[in-house]
Amino acid sequence: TIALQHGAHRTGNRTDADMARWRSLRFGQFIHWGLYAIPGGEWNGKTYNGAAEWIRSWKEMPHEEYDKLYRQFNPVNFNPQQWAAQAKSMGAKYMIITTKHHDGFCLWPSKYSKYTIAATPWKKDLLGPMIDAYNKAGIDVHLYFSIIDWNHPDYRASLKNAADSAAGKRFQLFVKNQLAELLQRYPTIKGFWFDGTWDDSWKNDGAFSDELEQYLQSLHPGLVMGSRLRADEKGARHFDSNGRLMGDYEQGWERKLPATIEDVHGNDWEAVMTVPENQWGYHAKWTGHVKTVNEILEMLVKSVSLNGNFVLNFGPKADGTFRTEEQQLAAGIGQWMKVNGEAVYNGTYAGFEKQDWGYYIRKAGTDSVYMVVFNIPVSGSLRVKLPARTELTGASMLLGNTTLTPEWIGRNEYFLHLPGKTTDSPVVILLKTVTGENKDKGNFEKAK
Ligand SMILES: Cc1ccc([C@@H]2N[C@@H](C)[C@@H](O)[C@H]2O)cc1
Repeated sequence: TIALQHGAHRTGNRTDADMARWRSLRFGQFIHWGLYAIPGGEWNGKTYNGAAEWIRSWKEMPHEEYDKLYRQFNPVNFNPQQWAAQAKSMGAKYMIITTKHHDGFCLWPSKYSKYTIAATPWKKDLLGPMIDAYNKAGIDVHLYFSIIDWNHPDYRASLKNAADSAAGKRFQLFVKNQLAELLQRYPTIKGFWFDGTWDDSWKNDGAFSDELEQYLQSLHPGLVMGSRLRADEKGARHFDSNGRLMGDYEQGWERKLPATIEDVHGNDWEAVMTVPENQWGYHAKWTGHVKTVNEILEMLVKSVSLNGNFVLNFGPKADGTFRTEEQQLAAGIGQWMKVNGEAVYNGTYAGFEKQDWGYYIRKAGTDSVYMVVFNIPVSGSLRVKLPARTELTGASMLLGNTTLTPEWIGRNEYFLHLPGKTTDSPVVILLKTVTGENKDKGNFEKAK
């Protein structure tokens, strides 16, 4: 291994209570909200086909036009209690809010910038009421913070000369001050979700990102921060030059999921997902595929089955309301979570061989293993293959608490016969298993 000062400082996952809490929540809501919701992907009668929150970079949108939008930001229909109630009914246990996206506009009245909510007709802090409402609803809040800041005069993508280096130093102090300010103003938040850390100016100063992470932990012990903040002193990101994960969880799964348990290398990880193919901020015209409730449920369940968290993104309109599609998704997901959420919360990789009908999820540290069935075979029979020395002693469908009698087919294999072959939402079955010596000798003897 290479001697590194600013690489990973820990091998293996964090084992403290704050990280265990993050891990147990499993299902989060991302919210991308800011000035980009005003144009909503359209400008002067033309439609921007990129991600709506990047419209300032569109050649058809003059920077000075975008930089005047704050004068009309006035979310008169913003109702944080309603936002939190929607997230709660959806079954989200944490929320990540964009405090400042790449455009540099701050949703809170930062004392380190003029480009904030204080300069808008709305004037008032948006983050405080949001964090209070979500916390009151029993939902943790994490703060998204973009290092890239297109508005700040000292932001440099790369440092080419002494003047750039001086600006870069001023900018690093600005970042440090804003983050400390956010922790001071919002002490109940549980973590930062960093973005915009790919430019050379950041990548080439691994020492700063390492010191920043340690500084934030010193201000707020237990803070959960993903792998995207850091670079090591050789410019390696997410994984240091020895291949070890930096930060508290792998944060690279954006609009994609790992395929197998091997893909996550035993690390904690989180996937963040858009409803349309690639829109985070509000876009008036969604094009391409819009995900359905069942597609999102499968991504959530697959993530948990592979020991990860899944975060679904919402992009509120400029007035503070949510579009119909997102309201309907939240309701549909919530309906399923009300009956089956126990298979998601505290869910972990079961250690069973993946079967075609869907996913196994083990309730952390227990013998309770859930089957979440997305593909019912035409036979209606689900093959349940257990690890060696494990016996299936019972099974019940969560919906209606229907008992299923396992049919033992030799060794460690059983069939479960579903009462019907059709369903319009995933079926969850709770397995009761016993392993090792405390099991019924009878079956085991037969299984030899
Ligand atoms: C190439 C690229 C840069 C930044 C992003 C940002 N990360 C997401 C979480 C959104 O904030 C998006 O704007 C996405 C793709």
